[in-house]
Amino acid sequence: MTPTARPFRSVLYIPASKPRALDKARALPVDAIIFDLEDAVAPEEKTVSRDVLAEALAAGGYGPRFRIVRVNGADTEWGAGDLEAAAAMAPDAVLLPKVDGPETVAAAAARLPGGVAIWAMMETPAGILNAAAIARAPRMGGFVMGTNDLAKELGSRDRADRLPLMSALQTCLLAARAAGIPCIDGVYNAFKDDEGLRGQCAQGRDLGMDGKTLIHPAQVGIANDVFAPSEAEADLARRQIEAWEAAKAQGQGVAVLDGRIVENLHVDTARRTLAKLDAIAALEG
Ligand SMILES: CC(C)(COP(=O)(O)OP(=O)(O)OC[C@H]1O[C@@H](n2cnc3c(N)ncnc32)[C@H](O)[C@@H]1OP(=O)(O)O)[C@@H](O)C(=O)NCCC(=O)NCCSC(=O)C[C@H](O)C(=O)O
Ligand SMILES: [Mg+2]
Repeated sequence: MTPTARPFRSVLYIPASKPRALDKARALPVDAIIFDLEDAVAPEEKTVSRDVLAEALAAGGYGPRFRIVRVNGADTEWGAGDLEAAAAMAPDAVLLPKVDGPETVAAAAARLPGGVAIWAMMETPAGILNAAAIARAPRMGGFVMGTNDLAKELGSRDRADRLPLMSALQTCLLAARAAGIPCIDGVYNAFKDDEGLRGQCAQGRDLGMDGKTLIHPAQVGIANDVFAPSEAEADLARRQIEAWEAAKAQGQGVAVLDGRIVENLHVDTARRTLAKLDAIAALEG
């Protein structure tokens, strides 16, 4: 399976308890928004936040941005009510926190309208070990890495190279790719540290992540930049396709460009790069 065509470079969390932030997001150049009813909302604000969010989504104005509602877990006092409220909001997807296995997804699917995709927070040790089954669960639309919860569960240290999280990130990416769904990297907590964010975005992009979850508008530009194909990548893609077409016209299956072979699999990647650029252009209108 291959990376997905729809851009998910920047996926911004917005606490559903913050009307000003909900409004601001209508003008932010993000590919997707996670409207959060879970960890960003204090217990005493949980119920009223559902109404605030329902009102914001009903008012609309989010344009082509992919709208995801993150609910509280089914094992909490707010889980069932959140799911019912989210179903009525008709978002593009509902994001389930702390998914341990495919049965959690099935239970939510039974309570959500068919047109709403289900996404999973991958942030528990059991969830990571069951990643392949979760990715293949009916209606599963995408993975979001919950690196804060995962680090908490593992008891790992916060390292710049994210070594303690690497096997989990890659396991989820493998599972997502095998199922043909997007996998979005976890948040970078130091929201004023642009250089650190850029480094972590680049690491996620190198791994194959589709984009990064973000917590502040100031992080959007960097994620959009790093997760979009660069000019150099686009130029190489065009030249690879050209070289391969020319070789093919002469009955050859392999071309040589800049001293490297170009085979049909490289051409697939090149076409995907250009398709991603087209999709970004379409999204940015
Ligand atoms: C991190 C923040 C608490 C910072 O808030 P604040 O100090 O108020 O920021 P600013 O004053 O710089 O805000 C400037 C303007 O930007 C708007 N704003 C701020 N954040 C957002 C946002 N996320 N989306 C949209 N707009 C936002 C402010 O309203 C200001 O607007 P204006 O007044 O018009 O100028 C805050 O950014 C924040 O709460 N961020 C979200 C935190 C969050 O969602 N956390 C939960 C998700 S992370 C997680 O759970 C990961 C996962 O589960 C895991 O386990 O890893
Ligand atoms: Mg979490």
